[in-house]
Amino acid sequence: MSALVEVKALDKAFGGVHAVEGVSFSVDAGQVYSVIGPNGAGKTTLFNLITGLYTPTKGEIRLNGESTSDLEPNQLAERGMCRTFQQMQICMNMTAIENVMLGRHLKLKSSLFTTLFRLPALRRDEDNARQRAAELMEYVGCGDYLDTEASAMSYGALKRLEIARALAADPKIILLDEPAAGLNATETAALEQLIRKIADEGTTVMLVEHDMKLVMGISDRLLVLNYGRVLAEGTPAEIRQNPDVIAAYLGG
Ligand SMILES: Nc1ncnc2c1ncn2[C@@H]1O[C@H](COP(=O)(O)OP(=O)(O)OP(=O)(O)O)[C@@H](O)[C@H]1O
Repeated sequence: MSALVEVKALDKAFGGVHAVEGVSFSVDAGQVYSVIGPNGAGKTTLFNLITGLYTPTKGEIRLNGESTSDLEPNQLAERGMCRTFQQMQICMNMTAIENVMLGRHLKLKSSLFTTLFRLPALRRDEDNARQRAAELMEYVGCGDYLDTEASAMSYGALKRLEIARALAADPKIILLDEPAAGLNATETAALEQLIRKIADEGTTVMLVEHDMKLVMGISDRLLVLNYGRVLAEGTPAEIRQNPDVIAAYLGG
């Protein structure tokens, strides 16, 4: 069986800066796969490459065996890859549930014609999307906020809302960029449970995260980046004992 995501000899340079250099790894379906490394190691650049925001300078990315180099982020989302951002992408002047429904728009089959004439097919799609969005909000623990304007929600609730929005397109894989940043210990524990639940139900999860306790507890495998290159790859137990990782993190 081939991997869900396969990255081969990936390079991304910005002028003279090699943000990602010669990176290869693969993620199997059902895994929680984390990318860690110091600030500036290339983690977010790697996510931006995988999700189609950046074009690689060199190398290859495959999703389910298909090369993604010519695909835009929305085409990747159609193929089952969704993400959240370090800087949340929530529309603050919309309600919580409207934000989640936005994440579902890829799945809505209504044509411009049905939209213009408000035909029953559109109403049905909208009703289904709202129903599904409400279920997802319940699932991530935001069930009390359906019609709350996003601007009135706490930071922790907004982070979960963003996950619900990414899940709304029924992804096979969801990429979370620093989901625990800014969360307190209780919120982080709830996030850990949520990620576990998502993975246990069959959605593959990729994480960029600085919270080592969270990452070590939850990941099946980890990729450690340093100055854009792979420093180590393996299970949490392997990574903890890796002398290169220890040296990089403890400063020699
Ligand atoms: N759009 C860009 N233009 C120029 N340089 C960039 C760009 N994006 C990233 N870089 C550089 O590439 C390197 C890797 O950055 P990146 O943001 O991917 O690291 P990171 O591991 O995600 O860091 P952090 O943990 O701080 O988010 C850094 O040296 C950064 O300055």
